[in-house]
Amino acid sequence: MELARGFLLLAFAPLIIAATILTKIVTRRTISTSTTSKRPPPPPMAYGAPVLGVLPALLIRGPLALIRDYYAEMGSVFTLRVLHRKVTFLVGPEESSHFFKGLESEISQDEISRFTIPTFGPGVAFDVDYATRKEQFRFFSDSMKPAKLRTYVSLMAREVEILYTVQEYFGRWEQSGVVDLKHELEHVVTLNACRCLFGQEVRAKMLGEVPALLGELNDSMRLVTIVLPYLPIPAHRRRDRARARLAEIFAEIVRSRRSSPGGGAGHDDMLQCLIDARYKDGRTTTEAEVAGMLVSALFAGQHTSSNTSTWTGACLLTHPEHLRAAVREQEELVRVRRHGDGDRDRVVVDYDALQRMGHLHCCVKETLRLHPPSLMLLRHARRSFVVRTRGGGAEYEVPAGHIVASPMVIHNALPHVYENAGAFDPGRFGPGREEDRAYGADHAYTAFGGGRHPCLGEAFAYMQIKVIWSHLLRNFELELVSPFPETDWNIIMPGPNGKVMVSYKRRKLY
Ligand code: HEM
Repeated sequence: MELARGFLLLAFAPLIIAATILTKIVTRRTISTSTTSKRPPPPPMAYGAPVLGVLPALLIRGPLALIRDYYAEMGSVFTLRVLHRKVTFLVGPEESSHFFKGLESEISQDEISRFTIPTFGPGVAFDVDYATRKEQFRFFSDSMKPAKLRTYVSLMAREVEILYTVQEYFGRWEQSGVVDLKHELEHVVTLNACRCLFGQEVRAKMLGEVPALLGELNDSMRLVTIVLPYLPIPAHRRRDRARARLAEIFAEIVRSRRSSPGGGAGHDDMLQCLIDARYKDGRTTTEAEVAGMLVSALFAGQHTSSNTSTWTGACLLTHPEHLRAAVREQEELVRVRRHGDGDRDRVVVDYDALQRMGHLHCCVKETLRLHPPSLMLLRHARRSFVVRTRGGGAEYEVPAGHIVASPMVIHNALPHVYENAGAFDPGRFGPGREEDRAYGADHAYTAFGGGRHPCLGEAFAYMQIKVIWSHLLRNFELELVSPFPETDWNIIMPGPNGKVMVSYKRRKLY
């Protein structure tokens, strides 16, 4: 990615230098344009350089610095021109109200998400109309109901807890050592996803092949993919081959379950929920739809969860007081059961125990506030709409056709919402403070989206991360031995940059 960015910079260097000089000269703001109409003016706009808009600055300074600077200069509602596109940024709960609550016919995900079609496959997500997509999201939601989550927790706990068999993941760690936590947690999250979402067939027989194919899909999601999703580059060709093979694998499992006595009843995974799902008109899901929904669920959940698991570790290991509190919580809360299997005791983490891990929960939530899963959420304005800034300070009309962006990383660190907003302070979400709720406006915390498109996997994600960290806190003394990771904001799903090296030593809390 860095290499690609380097080439891009090199290729555009002369143009960029000229354009940057021009930008200084011609950057203008159109705060109040109309004196004849009573309609509010459009948001202030940075035109940037001729033709390129703010692209040169974007490439040179990176997206986060660019957005922060324009926010500081232009306020909570502003538009940046990037080539021929106009992107309007809305910063803050009041300003983002329409972004989250607006009807799909007014502000939509469709136009800006079509690049995912070759990855998710035909017949699902952004390849279908909104009504069908809503039904498919209902299938997801059904597979995330508390009764199902209870089952998933026991499956996840099996993956990470059972230490006495060498096949299980953390069982492979030695008595002490140094690991790249990011790599380790990516692997655990994939195991969990394979088991809970795809089922025991994949977990038992295809743990080599399926994660490798998913890796190809992830790797194919380049910045160029957003603009030219079908460009015949090697990464896209590998994506198409991997996607076709995944479709074959899932289709075979669906056929086999459907033709078995009981139609697969008794399977405890999301795959079975999708097989059993019915559209409102009574039709069942097709094999291609089931495959597509599984791939899209994995896409929505895998990187987000593994990045958050790693960030949580990095934050805890650099804040000893919160680490100690999290360990104390484990001592107090986790039920210990003696299973008498061999000479080791097994600690069982269940759904109810996870619900009681309040401090760990706040740590994950606070981690996500500071290290959100993406730089911004995006929509397309199908109709113009009016935005009022906080306290009714100003009113703007965002024109139809604009891309609308909610920059999460700035939104979730606003000093008028969060006290000492740059600090890692999990207690801000604890009883008596709850700064996001206390603020008094919806959408003060958006790490899981909200409004019409809340994350459907939020509860699943918390459980998975808490199962992993509950296990690590109870069984290992850990220390971060590399510097606190930076974020690479230039990629679609930003995460900790580089390796996150952690030394561990086994211990037994119980
Ligand atoms: C820490 C982990 C996760 C984070 C931070 C996260 C965050 C988000 C965010 C911010 C959105 C809103 C996107 C938007 O408004 O454009 C979203 C949507 C979604 N998420 Fe998650 N997610 C996580 C894990 C998961 C998991 C594990 C699943 C499923 C297994 C999942 C499934 C979905 C789905 C299906 C949507 C689309 C909802 C819609 O568009 O109506 N997510 N997620």
